[in-house]
Amino acid sequence: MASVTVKHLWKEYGDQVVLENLNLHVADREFVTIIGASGCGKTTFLRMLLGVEQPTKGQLLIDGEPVPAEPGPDRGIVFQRYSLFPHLSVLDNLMLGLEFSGSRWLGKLFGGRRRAALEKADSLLEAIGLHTARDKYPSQLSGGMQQRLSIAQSVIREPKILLLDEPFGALDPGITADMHEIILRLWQANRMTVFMITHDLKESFQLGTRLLVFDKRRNDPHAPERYGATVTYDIPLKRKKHTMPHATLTPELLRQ
Ligand SMILES: Nc1ncnc2c1ncn2[C@@H]1O[C@H](COP(=O)(O)OP(=O)(O)OP(=O)(O)O)[C@@H](O)[C@H]1O
Repeated sequence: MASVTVKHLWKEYGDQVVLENLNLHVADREFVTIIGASGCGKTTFLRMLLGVEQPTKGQLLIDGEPVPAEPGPDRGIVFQRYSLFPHLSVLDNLMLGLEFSGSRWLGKLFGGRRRAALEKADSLLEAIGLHTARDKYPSQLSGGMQQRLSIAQSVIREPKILLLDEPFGALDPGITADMHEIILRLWQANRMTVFMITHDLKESFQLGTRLLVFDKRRNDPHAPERYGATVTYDIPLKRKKHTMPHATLTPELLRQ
């Protein structure tokens, strides 16, 4: 379960108002796509959901509780630029998250727990089509493969909320269709609530169950920092079930 409630939320940096009076309720398992002009506070909103930025005023709640003031395994994030460890293999990049959450102090798992983690990582690699690259290093992968691995890294700990900040913006348009299918399968299989920033309107309609447009309702040309953005359009998207790619990635597979 992961519903998100935003009540009278403001975010300011010094004299700059970035977000003003944001009010929103997002139900569990929605796929929210977010578009808006550059600099209007979309990433700031995701960073507050992640827990690395705090609201200046107002409330940001997950399942009715304030967002913890630090990232946790219940929230995963993927950025436009991959955040992989260059000196670790594909498999070890994936294992790292499981090892740290399973053994906080040693950062290593042993015996049956390590075997279970390895099986889980292998299942996920298979599901995203990277199993044949499990022993390669990030520099040996294409951009699309690196981004698939980043996505796998962010979902392996089964977050309730997945935050995607223009995850496909740097990729060749030819491979985004595959990436869309992977993200939709993971969303279905892992039962997550997704927030995805994109600059591609078509993509926002294709993937989302709901589209939010961030913009300023008022503007002072002499003091552009005086007013912040808010949600100016909140559009339910009726993506029909039959247009969803067939989910071959089952919850059972991810939970092995
Ligand atoms: N840590 C910070 N300190 C001061 N100002 C910041 C900080 N983080 C963001 N800002 C400012 O807040 C505003 C919103 O930034 P943000 O990155 O959220 O915009 P965005 O909508 O995601 O933009 P883009 O689409 O270009 O990525 C920008 O003017 C930015 O300079």
